[in-house]
Amino acid sequence: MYAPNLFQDKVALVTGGRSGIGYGIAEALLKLGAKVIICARKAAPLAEAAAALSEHGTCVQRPCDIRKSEEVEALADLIESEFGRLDILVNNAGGQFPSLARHISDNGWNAVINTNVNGTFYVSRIMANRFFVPQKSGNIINIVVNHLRGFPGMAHTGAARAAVENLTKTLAQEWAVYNIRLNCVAPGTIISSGLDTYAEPVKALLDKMKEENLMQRHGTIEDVANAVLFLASPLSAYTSGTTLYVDGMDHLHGDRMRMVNMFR
Ligand SMILES: CCCCCCCCC/C=C/C(=O)SCCNC(=O)CCNC(=O)[C@H](O)C(C)(C)COP(=O)(O)OP(=O)(O)OC[C@H]1O[C@@H](n2cnc3c(N)ncnc32)[C@H](O)[C@@H]1OP(=O)(O)O
Ligand SMILES: NC(=O)C1=CN([C@@H]2O[C@H](COP(=O)(O)OP(=O)(O)OC[C@H]3O[C@@H](n4cnc5c(N)ncnc54)[C@H](OP(=O)(O)O)[C@@H]3O)[C@@H](O)[C@H]2O)C=CC1
Repeated sequence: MYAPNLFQDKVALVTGGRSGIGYGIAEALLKLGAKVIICARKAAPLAEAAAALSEHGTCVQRPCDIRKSEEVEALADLIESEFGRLDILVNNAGGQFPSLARHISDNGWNAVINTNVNGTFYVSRIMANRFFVPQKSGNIINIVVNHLRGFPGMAHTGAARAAVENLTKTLAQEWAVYNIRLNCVAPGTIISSGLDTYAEPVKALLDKMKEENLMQRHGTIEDVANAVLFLASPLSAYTSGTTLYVDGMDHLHGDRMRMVNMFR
């Protein structure tokens, strides 16, 4: 539905682009003409992903832990030398693990906060200072989760994603003067590699959530990628500091309260 050359001459960075939703976003941007950089921690699958994505256009990769700002600076160096500019940043890298809050260790809490909040902030600040501010243009899309009613069973990620959503609102205002837009996409339950990390009883809960979803399905990677394309494009030129839910209305339901009983 989008013009085939929508992102011609645009350069996009997709963090966590080696798998799942990030891979799908990278592929969608490439197919519409963008040049794409992907990063992730695991070098071998990252290189494989970039090789496969190169079928659709120019895709380069560099291993990078977004929690380490010096690695993010090195990633910016690569983007500078390869392309000399950056137009779109998709902060997709992230994750967590299921646990009731009282069982989350300090390290477990910090791993999730560092990944989702600190990592997203480091990449955003570094790419803004290196590219978006001097260019006086930029577009940042932060992938969060649906945490509207809290997130029983994943307190760390609920707190982290709420922080990212608030950061998005702040930076959208601070950086509007540089013609930089920021928005969040909040996926519901999406069929992707991320879901493979969940074992029972969460798997059973996911099936239940699918049954109870008013659209009677989980989301697809394409559902999320299409929302990102909209926010990355001039079609959303007057939209900044907001969150687009791609969750088949899950955020309107209270179903997640059931997971409290499952872990009791
Ligand atoms: C419920 C409702 C669902 C409801 C339904 C949900 C609907 C879908 C919503 C969202 C879906 C998705 O996001 S799907 C995407 C999922 N993808 C991911 O999560 C992948 C990325 N995740 C990760 O890399 C990791 O999970 C993350 C912890 C964030 C970072 O990893 P690190 O390598 O830094 O972590 P490690 O060094 O291994 O561990 C650091 C500490 O975290 C603890 N830790 C790590 N994994 C742990 C685990 N499974 N259980 C307990 N504790 C764990 C370790 O024990 C360590 O603490 P100590 O032992 O004390 O030292
Ligand atoms: N699938 C779903 O239902 C939902 C997913 N989301 C979110 O969407 C995003 C993508 O999820 P999905 O594709 O499903 O899951 P994946 O686990 O496949 O994707 C996570 C990606 O992030 C990368 N990553 C994780 N930590 C870091 C880090 N510290 N530095 C750099 N890269 C990192 C991983 O690569 P590597 O391990 O090599 O670093 C991986 O490529 C995540 O933020 C997730 O929480 C949100 C709502 C629902």
